[in-house]
Amino acid sequence: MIHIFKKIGWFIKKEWLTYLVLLTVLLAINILALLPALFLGQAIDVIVNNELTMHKLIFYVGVLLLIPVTRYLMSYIYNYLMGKLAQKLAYELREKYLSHLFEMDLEFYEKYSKGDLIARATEHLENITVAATSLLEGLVFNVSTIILAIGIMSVSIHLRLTLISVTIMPIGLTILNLIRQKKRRYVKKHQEIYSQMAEKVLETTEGQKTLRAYVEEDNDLEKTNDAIKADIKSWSYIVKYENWFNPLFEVVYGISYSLAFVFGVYFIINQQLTVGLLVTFIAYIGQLYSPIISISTVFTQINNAVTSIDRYDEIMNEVPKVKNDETAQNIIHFNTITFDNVTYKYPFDKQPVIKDISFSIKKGQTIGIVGPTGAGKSTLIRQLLRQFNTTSGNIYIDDVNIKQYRIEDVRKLVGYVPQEHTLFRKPVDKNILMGNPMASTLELERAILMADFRKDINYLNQGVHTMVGESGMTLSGGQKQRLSIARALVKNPDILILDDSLSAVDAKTEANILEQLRLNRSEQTNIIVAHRFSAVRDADIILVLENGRISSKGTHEELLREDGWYKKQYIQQVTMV
Ligand SMILES: Nc1ncnc2c1ncn2[C@@H]1O[C@H](COP(=O)(O)OP(=O)(O)OP(=O)(O)O)[C@@H](O)[C@H]1O
Repeated sequence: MIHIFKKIGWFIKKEWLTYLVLLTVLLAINILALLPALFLGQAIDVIVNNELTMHKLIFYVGVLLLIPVTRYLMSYIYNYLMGKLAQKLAYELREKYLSHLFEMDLEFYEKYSKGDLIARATEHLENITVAATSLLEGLVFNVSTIILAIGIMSVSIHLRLTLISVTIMPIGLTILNLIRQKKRRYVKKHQEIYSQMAEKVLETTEGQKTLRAYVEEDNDLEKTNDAIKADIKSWSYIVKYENWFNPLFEVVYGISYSLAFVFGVYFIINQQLTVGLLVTFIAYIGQLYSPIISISTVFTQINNAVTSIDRYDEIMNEVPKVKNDETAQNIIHFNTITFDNVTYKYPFDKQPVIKDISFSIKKGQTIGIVGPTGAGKSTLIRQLLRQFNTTSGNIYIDDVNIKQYRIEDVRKLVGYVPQEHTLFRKPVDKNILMGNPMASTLELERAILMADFRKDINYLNQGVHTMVGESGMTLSGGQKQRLSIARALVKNPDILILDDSLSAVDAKTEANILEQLRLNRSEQTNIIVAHRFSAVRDADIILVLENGRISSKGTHEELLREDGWYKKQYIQQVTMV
């Protein structure tokens, strides 16, 4: 529990006034909850002793009516304030979590699956919020009810009767405690299985088109069902465990009632207790039941929250390897970028993917990168986005190590069109403007024209305002590519990277886009990764990448004079046409 308070201490400190008001209201509700039994006992004794007058009757009826009404109002205030507090905490935790996710580098996303990250942002944060808010009610309300009730029972009613009937309750509590400890292990396991299920459901939803194309629905459904079944199984195990052991407390409680009744009657016979006081006493035993059970629920919530906090912390404690130096410099434009013996190995791979890469890019140049599939072309150009740190070697921008520049500034230099196009559930124009939300209508139109996307927009039912579904459901492969190119171009970046981004367009469209780049970006740098040589043949320099190394570089004509991979592939492509 201290663990939880430590973790959300910052929130309690910030909201201390609301917590104080809640605490006061809670104690008032508590006292009001105990008063009816007290007045009822007194009223019974008044009746038994034949002392009932009209005045007393009105008083007792009035008090017994007034108490629930006041309690209702207090509970309303409490629930309202608590609801607000819970929403605020959930919002702040999620905001911190999401901001942290934005700070993380790609290595982090290699380590954690989407489903896992979603589960941590939903179920786990929910657990923490519930614990942080209901802990107050659960502990303060229930513990004070127990203390007040036992206090009144032993001081104002009968000490020995209290000792006889209430001391059995710690046995019940110990039983609940043991159950709780064992359950914690199952809860942890369940949370892991839940994350796996979330991941599987996500994969199935995202992969619908491919699954259908390969008639894999049944197979996948079976796997998804297995994941769901595993989740339900681990959850039902917890429920079964609770069902077996929780009723044990009822037995203990039954014994407590019987003891109170038997010994209460004995004390009445011996004139040590009145009937009214025994009624109050037994009512208080009844009132003790719910707080004791609730305390165990609170402990369950604490359990869940502790595991959830651990899982939340695991993410929040991750530190990105790619981050700004304290002395990071700004950069707005560049003249030369130099790769100096750059080697890169993916975090969970054994071998480097690109090895000893050295070359220079000058402002205004167009660079082509070609090579067999899997040679490391994408990995090489992504180094310019500062997504990872090089394993060895360095990249310099105007003779300063890229690591010494602000990451955001370096990324602002680049307009990157990746192989996979991420489109958002927004209209076409908003999707493009994500590249530069401040762009004018003219700049937007220019980007659309340069990407040769205008002709398609005319066919979309609402033009640039046509909604694009998740993952670009309403657009063709080539249209998605060109929307992504327009997104990069609207940024008017110093460096445009097209990572195999012309693969889904016809030869005419490819030629149009390349012509537009030549006309409009002669002062800026273009890096074109391609399998089709027509996309790179006019580049100032073409790098041939084989097995992660630059095997050759030069202009199209120079490379054709060599007897290497480029020439062989080029001849093959030309003869195939
Ligand atoms: N995130 C990753 N983690 C581990 N290995 C990766 C990762 N991404 C790519 N690789 C591996 O790195 C190698 C180079 O991949 P890369 O995508 O850079 O090649 P490429 O030349 O662009 O290929 P293609 O022409 O098919 O797009 C491949 O063997 C690939 O399996």
